Amino acid sequence: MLELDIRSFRYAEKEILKELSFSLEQGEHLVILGESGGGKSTLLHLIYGLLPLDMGTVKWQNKPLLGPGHHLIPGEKFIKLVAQDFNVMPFTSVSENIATHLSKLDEEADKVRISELLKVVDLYDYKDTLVKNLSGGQKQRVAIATALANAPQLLLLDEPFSNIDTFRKNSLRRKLFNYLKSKNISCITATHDAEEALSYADRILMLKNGSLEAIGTPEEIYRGIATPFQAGFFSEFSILPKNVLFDSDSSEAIIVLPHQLKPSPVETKLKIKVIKSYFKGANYLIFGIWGIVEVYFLHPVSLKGDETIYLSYHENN
Ligand SMILES: Nc1ncnc2c1ncn2[C@@H]1O[C@H](COP(=O)(O)OP(=O)(O)OP(=O)(O)O)[C@@H](O)[C@H]1O
Repeated sequence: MLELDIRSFRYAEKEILKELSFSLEQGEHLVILGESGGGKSTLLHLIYGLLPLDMGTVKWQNKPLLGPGHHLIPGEKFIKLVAQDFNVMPFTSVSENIATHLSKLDEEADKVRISELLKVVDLYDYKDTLVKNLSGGQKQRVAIATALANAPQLLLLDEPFSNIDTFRKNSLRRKLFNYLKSKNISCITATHDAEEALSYADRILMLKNGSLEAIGTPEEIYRGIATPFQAGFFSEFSILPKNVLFDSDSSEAIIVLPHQLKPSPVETKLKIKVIKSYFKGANYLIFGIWGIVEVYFLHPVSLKGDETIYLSYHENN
């Protein structure tokens, strides 16, 4: 089990992470969701042991990890980090890149292992290709396979699918995260892709200005969205008073996601003037105004600008 307790971490004068504590069970997948520049990579580098943590502790199986000052080569052996500048050897083949991380004691066993990993990252057909001749996304997949070669106990993935097209990304994510579960490998993924976090995390940790904004299962995080910062990861949103949405004495404004507003066949307090419809495939995202307040909702067909429509609120839909 990983236990992390960061009081503060600074690069020179600038505090990047503060008051951040969490633990991770063996086999668990935690997704760190945060804005660009929010400290996600720094957090992974601290866990891996590339950066010194003077004000805080990182423990693995109850033992403190001592950081770069205590190792000749920084980084813990049982942890693998796939960094954004994925470290691959360009002038050797895909298979050789993976093989360098294997024991080389049993050639047959290594071959089987290489094939298994190539299938996880969908690169079997490229096993003899030189890495320099691969695309950015393919190199990223080689980096993931090499990180898995020596069966780490904890895998740290920094924006692991940033160079990979949507078509391949979906199948790769399913294969990779299923593989990690089947081998009981713990994983921490840093991303700003909320859809990825919802689909593949056991728990999500939202990071805001280097501090913990929220932590919980994907359902808890999504159903608990309470601030514009949190909502902003997932979709457009509206901020509307309770007494307009439902029977309430309160004029307090709350966050409303597009799918929570539906066209109403009867008049409601929420009469919207349509501004624009955006095609989203399965439906349209409609942007409208209620007075001067921006409102976003989903609709099965496109609506014309200046059209008016009544909406009703459905909290759990
Ligand atoms: N070596 C460094 N020295 C000084 N400042 C740094 C260093 N590395 C990162 N920073 C700063 O620390 C902050 C956090 O950076 P970090 O790379 O951890 O963010 P991130 O959430 O991973 O961002 P992204 O999603 O864009 O990769 C940024 O403001 C960055 O400029």
